[in-house]
Amino acid sequence: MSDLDHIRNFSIIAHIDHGKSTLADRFIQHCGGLSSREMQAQVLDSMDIERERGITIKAQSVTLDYQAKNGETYQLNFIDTPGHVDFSYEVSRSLEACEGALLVVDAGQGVEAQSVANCYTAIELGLEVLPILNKMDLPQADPDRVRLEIEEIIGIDATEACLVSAKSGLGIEDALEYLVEHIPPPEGDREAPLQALIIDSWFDNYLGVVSLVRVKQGVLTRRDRIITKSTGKQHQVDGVGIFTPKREARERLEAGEVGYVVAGIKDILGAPVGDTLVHAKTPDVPSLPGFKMVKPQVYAGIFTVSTDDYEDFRDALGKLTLNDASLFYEPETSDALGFGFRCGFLGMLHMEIIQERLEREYDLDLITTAPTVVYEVLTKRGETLRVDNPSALPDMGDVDEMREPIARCNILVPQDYLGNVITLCVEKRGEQKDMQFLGSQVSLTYDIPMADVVLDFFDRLKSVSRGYASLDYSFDRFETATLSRLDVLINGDRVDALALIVHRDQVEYRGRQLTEKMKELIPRQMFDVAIQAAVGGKIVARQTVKALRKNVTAKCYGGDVSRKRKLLDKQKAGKKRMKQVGRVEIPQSAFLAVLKVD
Ligand SMILES: Nc1nc2c(ncn2[C@@H]2O[C@H](COP(=O)(O)OP(=O)(O)OP(=O)(O)O)[C@@H](O)[C@H]2O)c(=O)[nH]1
Repeated sequence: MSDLDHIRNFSIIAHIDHGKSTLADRFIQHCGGLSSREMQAQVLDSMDIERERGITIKAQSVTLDYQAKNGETYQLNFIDTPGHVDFSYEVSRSLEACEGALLVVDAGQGVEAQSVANCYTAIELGLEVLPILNKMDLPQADPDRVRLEIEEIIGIDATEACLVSAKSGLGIEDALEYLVEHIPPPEGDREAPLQALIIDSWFDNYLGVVSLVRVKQGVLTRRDRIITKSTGKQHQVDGVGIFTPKREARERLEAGEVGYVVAGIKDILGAPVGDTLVHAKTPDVPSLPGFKMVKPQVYAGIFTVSTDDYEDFRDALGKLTLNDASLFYEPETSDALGFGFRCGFLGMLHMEIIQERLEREYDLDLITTAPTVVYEVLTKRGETLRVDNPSALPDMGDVDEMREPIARCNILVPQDYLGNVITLCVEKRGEQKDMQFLGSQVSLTYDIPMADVVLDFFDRLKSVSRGYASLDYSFDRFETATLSRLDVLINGDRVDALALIVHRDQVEYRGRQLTEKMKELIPRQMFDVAIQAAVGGKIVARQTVKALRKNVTAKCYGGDVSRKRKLLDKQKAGKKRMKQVGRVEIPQSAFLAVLKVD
């Protein structure tokens, strides 16, 4: 075990694609954590979905032994952080366990809004932030410009920034030297009673709950009896260790170190993220300040296609919430879709990832309803309600006032695209709060209704700026708005799962768009299907899907059997994601039609 002076705990702050994972892999390789064959696959992004999407979602850690030029060996504990705007809360959890952070910036792209926000979090937590300019092998690398940007936009000294190429390996050793020299070692009394912070917990089918912890003081040893502060429950420690990045058992973890604990915790709520572990013999040691709880910004109903899967679905959600403290769920019943759960997510990407994990890892077929933000409703009786489900909106006659959430958005954009971005913000009902020219970039601050931000703002921003603009946003306040519930009727029946909350002046326009889109998505059936959009009792738009009696295979007149089978299979696969509503089969895509209208 290393003494405190020889430990460095750090995170890497980087915008998506600036090369954080590649750099981490280089560090692992340099310190001999894995053979080059094992390195072939990028090790840090271990979940399948992460690898496919190329983004880091979950925080993970690696402990490395680094032989420095001064002859000493240092224990480097690297805690990985995600880069997408939906996941900034995970960044702050990882940062709490570190004394320093490397700010990795693509030397061709320059500083992006998300990194700025995460840097401020790191600085607020008292971390030493060291700038590193990556992708120096590329011809468009412009270190002087990017250094200036770091100083002007973030406000930290970048004259000594390391120049590296995580791809070619250039400057990797210098970067390691730089971090050993500038990041302070952890503090913590190893003689004091145990106090350890849970940075992350996840469920492992063989071990039960595994927690990643930072020992703040004292020592955690195998066979210790420990208490989880929030639940007060006692557990026996079955094992402790580190990730190298392979899991490696150790006898003990001491103050200043980061590693895993397995304590036979079977109940998935037994080791919540942000909680404190103490020894059973010193139960009065206080809890460490936990992480600030994040509130989900987007809610949607999720239902199983087959009612038989409901129990499996509930268990799967239970397991996912342990790995993901930001996922919220509670039972929901829908007339149209049956029993399911109302789930809360950080943003749209988070929602897509959860849905994909549920389907892939737990083999469930699901129907998701259109996502919505949380509204505040003041009733005539003086109550304030939080409404995260359009069908739960009280009767308009009982409503005194409705309030919608407003997000404070910070956007960084190169001057060339400023006009496009401002046009987009205005279109999204944004209100400009600030504009500053910083080097070749412009920093914009807008207040925009959260509903517009979470749905497609990020994608639109990327497309109007050719990918150069970046965004960071957070909930700011609730503001009075004139809102209505837009209902959808299929053959005269109101389908609760299709209802939306929209601005009153957009009701007709949205109703028209939605019914047109649904008409394309609902397959023809044996009878006419009427699709109507209504507010209160008033129909604002109507479309009809004409009846059809044709057999899908009719068009492959005779001939090729395999082609016919393919068509039938395709039809069957399409069926799986259908939900029978009354007599009409509605595909998953129709429930999300609202997202596709622009
Ligand atoms: N030319 C060049 N490409 C690099 C360098 N470092 C990383 N890349 C490439 O940049 C892309 C993104 O790198 P990642 O390491 O996955 O980026 P990341 O920041 O970890 O992204 P997230 O995991 O999504 O946060 C990959 O295609 C890398 O191969 C570099 O030094 N030079």
